[in-house]
Amino acid sequence: MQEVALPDVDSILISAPGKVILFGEHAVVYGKSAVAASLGLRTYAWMRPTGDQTVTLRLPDICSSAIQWDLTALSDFVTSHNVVSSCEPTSLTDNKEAAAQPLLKSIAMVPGARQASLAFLHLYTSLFKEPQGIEVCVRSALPVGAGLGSSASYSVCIAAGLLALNGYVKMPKMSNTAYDATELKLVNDWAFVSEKVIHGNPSGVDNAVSTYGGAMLYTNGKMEPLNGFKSIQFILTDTCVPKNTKAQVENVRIRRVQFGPILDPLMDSMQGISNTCKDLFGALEQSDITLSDVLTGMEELVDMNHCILAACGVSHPSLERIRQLTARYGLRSKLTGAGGGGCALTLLRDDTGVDLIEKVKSELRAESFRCFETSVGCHGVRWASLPLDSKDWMDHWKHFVENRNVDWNILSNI
Ligand SMILES: Nc1ncnc2c1ncn2[C@@H]1O[C@H](COP(=O)(O)OP(=O)(O)OP(=O)(O)O)[C@@H](O)[C@H]1O
Ligand SMILES: C[C@@](O)(CCO)CC(=O)[O-]
Ligand SMILES: [Mg+2]
Repeated sequence: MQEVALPDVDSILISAPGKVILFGEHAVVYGKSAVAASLGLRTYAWMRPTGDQTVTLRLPDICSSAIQWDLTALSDFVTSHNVVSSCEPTSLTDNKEAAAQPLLKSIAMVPGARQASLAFLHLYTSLFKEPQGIEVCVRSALPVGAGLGSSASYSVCIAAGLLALNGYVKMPKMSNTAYDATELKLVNDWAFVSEKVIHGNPSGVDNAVSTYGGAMLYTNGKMEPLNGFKSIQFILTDTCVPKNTKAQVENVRIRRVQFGPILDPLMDSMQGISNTCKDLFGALEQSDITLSDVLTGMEELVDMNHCILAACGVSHPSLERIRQLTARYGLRSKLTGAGGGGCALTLLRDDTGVDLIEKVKSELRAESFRCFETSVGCHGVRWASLPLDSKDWMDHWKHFVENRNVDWNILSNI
């Protein structure tokens, strides 16, 4: 096999944020607008060329044992399926997916691991000129499959890391995190390819927010920054009811086929909600209205958006329970992300006191829901090579992998 030199790096660390959708999930799949922002909770990936004959993928969030392929099997797969390595984003074809089945046998029974490793394999075999031995580990501070964009942040991390390992994007040192627009677009486009493997038919909003960070109105690939978003505060609550975005998106598709004349106006209504939200933020920026006025408007939008999503068939009794429970304290909640379980967001008013927030959270926890504390509008993807003498970094990384929620300042800088 011809040897192709990889960049002279010891290892790369990549991170990408999760996201929260305030308005317009599902409608965004049909070209309507969604209002979304990045979260302070991130997914991290560490990658290194090993020089040996194996590709090792560790996904400790979803799979206890490492997934491994030897280079001969990968080379045969690449050769027999005419995979031409290029940085031009290319979707996984049905033929290539079918051919990959023997490579996925060992993890077929682990929920989620099949799609995550298929996405990885597709990107790896598309971007590497010749299969090379590498080791990859992905770990997230986000709940997986709970509506906070874990799949998108996973996709952005593997896209950025594999592009960087192949020299398609520059590898900054830790202190320099300036990426140019072309590089970010390439990462976002490949992350979208990966999301398609995981989701089936994603709109692209989740990977866009994870790549670029901040808050935006997203419509069909167009991103408009929304500056007012950072002044909005939420409680994010995980129902801990597992859900799968691919299945929820498919359910809405089927309902739309069955009841088009009913579903289409609901999609238009969600566009109206996102437009109204954008107008409220615009008026706030012009100082035409106060934050309190914005929140009063938002409360109605949160209620209406949730009920429309419920009519689309993507609520769940646990999400309705969160709405009921928070309503007792005058707070409005809606599902966020794909629904069917996963997370709800509860809008806080500017005058909602800390005591009340704590009381609501403790009631939610008493019902076995899990509440998250995090910020919104954080930076998007970051990747950097680790110093060659990276023992300290490796110790920190291993610690993070073992203790998922560890608050590690160095990691949060990337
Ligand atoms: N840390 C991770 N490690 C490995 N695979 C992951 C990780 N995070 C996400 N995934 C992949 O993404 C799948 C979950 O994606 P899914 O879109 O259903 O949920 P989500 O992205 O958390 O929610 P939403 O799409 O509603 O925001 C997992 O089953 C797995 O295939
Ligand atoms: C349900 C959905 O609208 C959001 C999932 O976070 C799907 C998508 O936009 O790809
Ligand atoms: Mg997802």
